[in-house]
Amino acid sequence: MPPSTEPVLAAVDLHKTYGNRIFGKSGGVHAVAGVSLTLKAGETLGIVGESGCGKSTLARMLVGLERPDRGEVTFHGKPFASGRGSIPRDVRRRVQMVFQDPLTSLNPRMTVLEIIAEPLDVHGLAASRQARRAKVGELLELVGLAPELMNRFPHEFSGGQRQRIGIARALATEPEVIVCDEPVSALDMSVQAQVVNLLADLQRTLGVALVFIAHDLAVVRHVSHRVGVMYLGRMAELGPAAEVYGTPAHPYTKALLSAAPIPRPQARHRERVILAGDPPSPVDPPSGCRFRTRCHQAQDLCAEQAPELTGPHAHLAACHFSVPAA
Ligand SMILES: Nc1ncnc2c1ncn2[C@@H]1O[C@H](COP(=O)(O)OP(=O)(O)OP(=O)(O)O)[C@@H](O)[C@H]1O
Repeated sequence: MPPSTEPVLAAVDLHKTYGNRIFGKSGGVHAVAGVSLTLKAGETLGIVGESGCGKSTLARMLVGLERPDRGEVTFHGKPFASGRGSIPRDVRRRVQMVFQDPLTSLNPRMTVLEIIAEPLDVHGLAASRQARRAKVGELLELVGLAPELMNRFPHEFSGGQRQRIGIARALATEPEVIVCDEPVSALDMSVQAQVVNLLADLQRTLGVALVFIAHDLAVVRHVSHRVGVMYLGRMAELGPAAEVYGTPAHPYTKALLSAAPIPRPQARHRERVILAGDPPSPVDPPSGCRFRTRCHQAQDLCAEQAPELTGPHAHLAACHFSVPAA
């Protein structure tokens, strides 16, 4: 299903700092520092970035598992993730999450039937025991597993099969949005593509919107309509996947792409940008542009002023000197 224009989920200026009770008001780990995004119905938004850049924290805030310190998340225009109130029932039902490691996210003492039926029970979606079993069987088929396997336990499955079970559980409540936090990074390379393709198929056939988080640019490329590149708690670049990969505008994206073995037919010449060292600590991020300490283009202005995420049309970059790659 092609993405519609209506945002089903939106994040506005999300901030999350851990440990500021210990370190004081401006101290702590600035995990997410001003991220805004929209997700249209039926769209897949890929989010990539190095380890520790705040992807999981963002994911947890998008589904209401974590509250932002500042900013809000809206579902069909209604804010739900600010303040102390409980997450509304329609959000808990319609916004689901698939976790990185299916071994730890699935209760080892529950059968697959119990695992997948739990959200059906919570939301009162099965009228009888038979209907419950039938629904679990359908969900297993939808993710490519035989319904006969429903009485087995998670340890009896391979990593890829367990992630399929996690996806079936997320689908049980007929969600409009699934936030997938590194859904394939704990899996063998050989099964990663199968699970990515399954998610892409489900997105197309069910029209569910996906946020697909990965540290690997190559993984999200083919499934994403748009891609956001995060760096140290902020969005460095956000735009249509073909443009972000074909003509990246932020020096960080250019560096990630020049290091990745991804064919870029649009690129006329391949610019080599070396990304030196590790990202700075989110406890004490650089002033101004957070990428400036690793950026070969950095100038005085970059230390003084944080660049806004702006750009022509839908292709945005947070860089004072951004020039789309040729
Ligand atoms: N509960 C927490 N308490 C304290 N610090 C945290 C907590 N959760 C995350 N952090 C810190 O916040 C920063 C962002 O972490 P997060 O897990 O969101 O990043 P990530 O991009 O998902 O990384 P990874 O790919 O390694 O999971 C990191 O420095 C991390 O150590």
